[in-house]
Amino acid sequence: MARYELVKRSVALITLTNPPVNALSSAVRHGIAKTMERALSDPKVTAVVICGENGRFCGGADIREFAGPLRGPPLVPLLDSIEAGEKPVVAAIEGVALGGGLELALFCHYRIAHFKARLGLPEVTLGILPAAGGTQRLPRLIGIPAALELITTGRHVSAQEALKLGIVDQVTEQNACEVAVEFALRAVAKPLSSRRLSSLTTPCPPNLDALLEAVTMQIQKKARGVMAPLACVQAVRAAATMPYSQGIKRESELMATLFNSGQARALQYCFFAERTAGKWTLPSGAQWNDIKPREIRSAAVIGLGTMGRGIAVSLARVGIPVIAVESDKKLLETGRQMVIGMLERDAKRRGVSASHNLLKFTLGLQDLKDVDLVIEAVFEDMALKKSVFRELSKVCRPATLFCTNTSGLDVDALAGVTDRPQLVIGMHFFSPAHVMKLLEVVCGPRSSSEIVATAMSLGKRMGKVSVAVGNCPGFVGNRMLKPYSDQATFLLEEGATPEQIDKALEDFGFAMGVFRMSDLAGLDVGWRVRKESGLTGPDVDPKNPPRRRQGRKYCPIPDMVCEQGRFGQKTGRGWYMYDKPGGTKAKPDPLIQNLIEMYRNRYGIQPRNITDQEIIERCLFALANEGFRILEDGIAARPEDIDVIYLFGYGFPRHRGGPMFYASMVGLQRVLERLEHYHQAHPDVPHLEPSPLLKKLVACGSPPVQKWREHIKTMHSHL
Ligand SMILES: CC/C=C/CC(=O)SCCNC(=O)CCNC(=O)[C@H](O)C(C)(C)COP(=O)(O)OP(=O)(O)OC[C@H]1O[C@@H](n2cnc3c(N)ncnc32)[C@H](O)[C@@H]1OP(=O)(O)O
Repeated sequence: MARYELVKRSVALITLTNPPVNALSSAVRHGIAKTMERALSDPKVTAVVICGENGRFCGGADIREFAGPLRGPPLVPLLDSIEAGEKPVVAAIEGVALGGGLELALFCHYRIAHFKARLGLPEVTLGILPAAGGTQRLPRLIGIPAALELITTGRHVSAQEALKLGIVDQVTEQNACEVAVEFALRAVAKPLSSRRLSSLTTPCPPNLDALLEAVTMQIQKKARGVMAPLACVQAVRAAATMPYSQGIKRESELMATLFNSGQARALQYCFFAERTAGKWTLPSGAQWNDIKPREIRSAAVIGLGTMGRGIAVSLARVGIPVIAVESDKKLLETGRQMVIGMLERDAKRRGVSASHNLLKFTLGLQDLKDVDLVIEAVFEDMALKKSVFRELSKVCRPATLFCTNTSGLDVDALAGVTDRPQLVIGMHFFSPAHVMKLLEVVCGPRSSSEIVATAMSLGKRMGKVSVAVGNCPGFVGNRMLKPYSDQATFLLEEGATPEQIDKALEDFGFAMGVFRMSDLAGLDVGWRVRKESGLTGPDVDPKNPPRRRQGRKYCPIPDMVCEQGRFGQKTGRGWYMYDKPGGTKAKPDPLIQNLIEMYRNRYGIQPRNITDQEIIERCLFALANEGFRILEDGIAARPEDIDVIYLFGYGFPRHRGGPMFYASMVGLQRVLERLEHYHQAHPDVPHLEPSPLLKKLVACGSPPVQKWREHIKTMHSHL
């Protein structure tokens, strides 16, 4: 786990060998202890270089080991011996030095980085803090403001920025290990006292308290209820106000509180869930690591509305030539200007030049005859989409892959009108498509493994977190959204206000409550879907009892809001009022309150006091309950996939892990009991009836989320 060699006759070269990222597992820590002891005690050795195998220095602690008891030597005393030694130790940083990896480098006397290396202390993203001296040593090296920013955000920096900040001593374009060996030889005769960070005083800004206060407020505003960044601020304060030995003690006390917290478990779960989600499997046995994706050299996007524009930008900025199609000249010109503007702003932000030359705009589908892949992003209307796909079958070469960006329509029905159903798949982007990281790859029953592999790989190339899901109305994300938002509107009827519900959800950690999110997305979209599915509008059978549709409870308040032309932010009015159409600052609107009161009076509903706990339980347990049904139906393969969809597509708070992980943290037994309770009170709301899978898991002793799959795998799969 750590290889020892003598190079240049007097330099001990210690190589960490734990692929793929040389994480500091207990075996690696043992390896470092043994090899360092050998280097420090061998009189032939005058200097030491530490590097990592396969061009990666070290990705930090082995996160998998966090779930069990600590084994192997603790890192800090081990690293103390490195720093205290009289032989210069140089870290040769290639690839990454992250978390414990950077902390290891900070115990070395010198650091050489390859120009492509990335460095950082991302512990905060895992719900912990850099507790191998990172919070005490980095401020001593680069000062409080810069260290505070890096430690509280977990941001990675490039080698060049690390040099500017003073984290590394040299950046090289050559082999960092060879450069470090030469550097170590030159350092042999030099005094080491100033290189021992623990002996330095932290350079302190005069306005320390104000700075820490400002950062604390910023964190509380941005990451409501998240513990780790606040603990990081306290640890950095200790670096500024305490001697090193006491600071280290404070660091470890703060770490102890964080380490066993539910937030740390949730964030570490998210880290692995995100990586698991890319590993798709189909019922045929085909899977992510044995099917070769097709190379996509050109693409087309049909429809330059909000979604189409974002998709075109996402493709062009990763170097894929795009032909963008619109149906009339005016729309094409507007789309063209918008796409170019977006591409330019994006390029400016990333400090690169905009790839205009990759874009072509046209009115004719016949221009798509040679493209490798088409993404249809026209209006959400089945008849229109079918006609587009029929046309495409006529003009495109037989090998062209067809994708639809529908947010919930039947992908297989679209495949059925083409001459190549096996080459049709859903690529459901989220708005704005060039910003949002989630991509649902919707596999129809006839989608070939090759097109699944290609869509997943294209998603990755575009920087998306792609999740393969099955084909059903709303797929995973939007299907689950329905019971969640239905509960919110039922709560309105019963006595809550939009702002009360939103506040409860935002206090829970959502970026936006359900009503503010609907205002942002546009209320007319859901209204149109409800009209098309016969839930509202002139086609509704007048014999329907009020507040019931299709045999279940129905709340028409969202329709009443739309009937007044209130479509959300874009019209300046929705569940809230805004200062102007397109405005973003939401204010409660007395007209909405009146509308709800009139509605309650009409139906004789006596409003009652609703607690935040009821809001959270009804909205989130209904959400997770639908997740269990989705798992039963085989629409998602794993609970991790559902959680990743909610984290990246719906603003679910990461420190809660996602709806399925949250349910497991609350306790499946408790979720079941509360659903039973609410279902008894609302028997006409089927979404509150506990799903069979939830009952089954409770009957099996509520296994941890990672084990649910064992209880699902015999079930039918649509993936
Ligand atoms: C000992 C003192 C305590 C210190 C605290 C810490 O150090 S906490 C850990 C801090 N480090 C991190 O947060 C880094 C986490 N890793 C990454 O950000 C990325 O993996 C990477 C290093 C930037 C590499 O990214 P890349 O996209 O190239 O690969 P993947 O992310 O797909 O990872 C490949 C596989 O490696 C697993 N893995 C990565 N890092 C760790 C880790 N620190 N511990 C355990 N496992 C790790 C990852 O899960 C992938 O595994 P697969 O099985 O292949 O999915």
